[in-house]
Amino acid sequence: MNAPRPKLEPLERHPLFVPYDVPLATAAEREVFAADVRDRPVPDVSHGPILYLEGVSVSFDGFRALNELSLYIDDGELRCIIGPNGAGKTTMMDVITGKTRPDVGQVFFGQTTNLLELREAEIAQLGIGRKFQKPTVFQGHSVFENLELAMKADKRARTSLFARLSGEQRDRIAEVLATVGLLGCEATLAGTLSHGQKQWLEIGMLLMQDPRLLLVDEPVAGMTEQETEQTAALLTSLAGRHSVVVVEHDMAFVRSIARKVTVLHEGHVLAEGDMDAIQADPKVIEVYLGEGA
Ligand SMILES: Nc1ncnc2c1ncn2[C@@H]1O[C@H](COP(=O)(O)OP(=O)(O)OP(=O)(O)O)[C@@H](O)[C@H]1O
Repeated sequence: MNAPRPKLEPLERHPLFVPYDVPLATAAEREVFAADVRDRPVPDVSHGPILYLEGVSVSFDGFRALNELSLYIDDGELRCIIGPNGAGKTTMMDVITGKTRPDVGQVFFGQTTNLLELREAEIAQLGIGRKFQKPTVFQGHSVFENLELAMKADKRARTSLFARLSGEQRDRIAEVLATVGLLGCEATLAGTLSHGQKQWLEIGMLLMQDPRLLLVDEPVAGMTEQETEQTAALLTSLAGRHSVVVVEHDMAFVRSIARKVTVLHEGHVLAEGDMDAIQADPKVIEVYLGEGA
């Protein structure tokens, strides 16, 4: 308990960090976080989908990583995206989050927000969160502090780590701890968590910003069987309040969580449907499942 604390990692190195552009932390501003999440523009989902990709193509040196890709994710849906190596899954996530710009096509969040007009940070602030495969928690901070940092990495919060938390912010952290199964681990240094717990903590860090859409890249790679089952339960529980897009190679895991699966191949949708239909589809068997996945 009294062991010396490891040196703190610079906040600026964390992918969630958005540099503050104003001096920080007046008492009144401590309440800003919750208000900002509430006041964020709400995507128009009156037609069902929260995410529209239409005719999206991306070329790298003449090679088409995405080839007229069209994909629709319904509000509150949990969708799994599978596909062989090089199918374009990562490029698709990069296009949604603004990291890669398509040559042609349209990408809308709800019916009216054109993501191609926005920068990466602006897209994140709309409530689109991305979890990369490798966990990127602050190893030298406690679980609680990681969640606190994630809340405050939102530049609209305009507070520093050591500004006092409001009751509402503490409640939010407790709620997220319960959701990701880390209640009781608040004081544990993130660096000492198991691989699975680190992944859950990072999902919790995304949840601190209450995303409408969560993009999750290979969440169960390297997890034990029990951790995989807990992750399936976690992601399933998030659907509804959040829309969740999971890219995953582990077929048993996909079967355990997916209602609808999209198979990407050579930059476009090869097949879409429930897992039984996908696994029986001869095109899918030929290009993907036939490879022994
Ligand atoms: N920056 C880049 N420059 C050149 N080629 C790229 C670049 N990014 C991706 N590619 C190529 O585009 C294709 C699609 O890659 P992408 O990473 O999107 O596929 P993926 O489905 O995520 O594959 P994996 O399952 O292996 O992660 C691949 O052939 C890849 O080599």
